[in-house]
Amino acid sequence: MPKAYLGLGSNLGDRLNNLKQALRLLESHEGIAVDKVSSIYETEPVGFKEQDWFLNMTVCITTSLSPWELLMAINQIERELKRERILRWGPRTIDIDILLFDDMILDTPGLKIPHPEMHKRAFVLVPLKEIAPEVVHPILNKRIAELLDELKTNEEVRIFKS
Ligand SMILES: Nc1ncnc2c1ncn2[C@@H]1O[C@H](COP(=O)(O)OP(=O)(O)OP(=O)(O)O)[C@@H](O)[C@H]1O
Ligand SMILES: Nc1nc2c(c(=O)[nH]1)N=C(CO)CN2
Repeated sequence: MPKAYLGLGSNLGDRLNNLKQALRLLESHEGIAVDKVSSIYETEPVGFKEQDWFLNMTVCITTSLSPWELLMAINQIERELKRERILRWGPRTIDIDILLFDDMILDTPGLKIPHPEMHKRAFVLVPLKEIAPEVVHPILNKRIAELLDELKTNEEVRIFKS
């Protein structure tokens, strides 16, 4: 069955609880099994800076859903957690991105896989390296561990102690 990696982030409300709820909803969704979960990291906002710090994590799932069905499932979970989308790159109760889906490459207006920003973001690569250091980015042909080594940002990413 296909394996996919998801990135989860929250910087509004009870951030830890938002991540836990999202995990619970993913686990209980038909056609999705959560296999690996990274640690939770507290991360400096990237993009729009004037917002609270995020909690971020990544998960590995196996799924019988297609990438589009998975996106619909994720959108449904985001709605359920009442994500408020006010600003692009702005605060959100929960954001779930599809980072990788096997070694699939998709470039459609509604869905891009691998996620086009993933390799530029320490808040994605640090938790992803924890669960998938040897997984290869299908466009850049580099391992996640290598992408993180080559990343030149000074975004702060720290382990979150709850
Ligand atoms: N790999 C992907 N994972 C999740 N959504 C995606 C992906 N590729 C495209 N999208 C589309 O992006 C739309 C907008 O996403 P969203 O508002 O979460 O962007 P963002 O989180 O503000 O920014 P970013 O995508 O850079 O993290 C989603 O509704 C979805 O249709
Ligand atoms: N630290 C951090 N910064 C962000 C995040 C995020 O999840 N974590 N998500 C964004 C839009 O998807 C924009 N900026």
